[in-house]
Amino acid sequence: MSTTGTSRRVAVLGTGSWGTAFSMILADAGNDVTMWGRRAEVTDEIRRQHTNGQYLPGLTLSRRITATQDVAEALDGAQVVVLAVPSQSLRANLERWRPHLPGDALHVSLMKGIELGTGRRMSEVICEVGDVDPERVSVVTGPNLAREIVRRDPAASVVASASKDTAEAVAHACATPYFRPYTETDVVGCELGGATKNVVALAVGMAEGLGMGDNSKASIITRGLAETTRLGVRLGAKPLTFSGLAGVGDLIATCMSPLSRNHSFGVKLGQGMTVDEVVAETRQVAEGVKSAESILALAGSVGVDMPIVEQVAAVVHDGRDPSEVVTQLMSRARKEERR
Ligand SMILES: NC(=O)C1=CN([C@@H]2O[C@H](COP(=O)(O)OP(=O)(O)OC[C@H]3O[C@@H](n4cnc5c(N)ncnc54)[C@H](OP(=O)(O)O)[C@@H]3O)[C@@H](O)[C@H]2O)C=CC1
Ligand SMILES: O=C(CO)COP(=O)(O)O
Repeated sequence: MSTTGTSRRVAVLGTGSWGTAFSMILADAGNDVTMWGRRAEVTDEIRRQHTNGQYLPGLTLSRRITATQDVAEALDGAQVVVLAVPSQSLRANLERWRPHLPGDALHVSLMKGIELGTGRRMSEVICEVGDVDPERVSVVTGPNLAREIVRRDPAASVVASASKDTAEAVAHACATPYFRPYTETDVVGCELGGATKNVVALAVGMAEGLGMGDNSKASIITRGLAETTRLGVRLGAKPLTFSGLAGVGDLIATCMSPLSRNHSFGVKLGQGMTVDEVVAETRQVAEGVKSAESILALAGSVGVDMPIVEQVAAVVHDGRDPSEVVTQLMSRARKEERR
């Protein structure tokens, strides 16, 4: 694999699907990567066998990638710190990691969620808890299903940062012949797009599980985009961000793909399983389950109506039957499409 950038020392915190796939990208782009994971069986396997069989079976990792359970070792000398743990665990982890975070490093969020209780985006949690300058933080988001990325199928993504230089530096560090990062300064829009599409994917999955066809799914995706844009614009995002990779692009990938954990989770709910049953069966994170509640609260706090998110929250948190969701959505007062 050809390299495209100057070699950097990168720490990737999180050894799940996306942390591992993104480490592959970084190594292919010529960087040296140390991953941190909380379980020795995973870090030992990455370090010794160059595989991560639990998350990405069949993938052989570059010798440029190593792994450790010691976060101080992972962060020592890191020029770029990539955060790839479940959104709701970020704050507690950062509190532990803070003493070891290199002050001059660029910080990159791969996470797509909104924090419960605070309504914070992940970049906000990084700045607040990690005491990181917002100009040194970026988010990478877009239609990037890990299991397709590790096949090195071509995909595009967005690197968003308040600082154009930071976005450009991170994009440079992760550009490969199969991974094409675009840069953006609308961090709010990119993070809201990434978090909310997970909730919309749950709704689309439920429709599929209930036996509905493509008209139903396309309607949910499009109206999901409308309510995501409404919230984003109210919070200061640029409307056009939602027609880009972080909006429409990620909605299409996540809502239509059987490889999406959120989509699959929704299908199982639509087929009649309970949330607890699906959680017990699924070992990986489906961020939309918790973000439904945090996004709904965030929208409520700024007076934005999000009917699809509201119905998903009613299913995953209050046990509403998914079939009732459709009736609720279809019986709402009619209105102009763009209001
Ligand atoms: N997978 C994908 O295709 C993509 C995912 N994302 C986003 O990336 C983020 C990470 O997702 P992904 O890697 O897929 O998730 P996975 O479920 O595949 O992996 C989660 C990782 O986080 C670790 N972890 C779980 N709970 C904790 C905790 N409390 N403290 C510390 N570490 C923990 C897991 O460790 P252990 O193995 O020990 O449980 C594992 O290494 C999510 O926000 C997701 O939305 C974004 C784009 C694509
Ligand atoms: O964010 C993703 C693709 O862009 C991954 O989606 P899931 O978490 O639903 O698998």
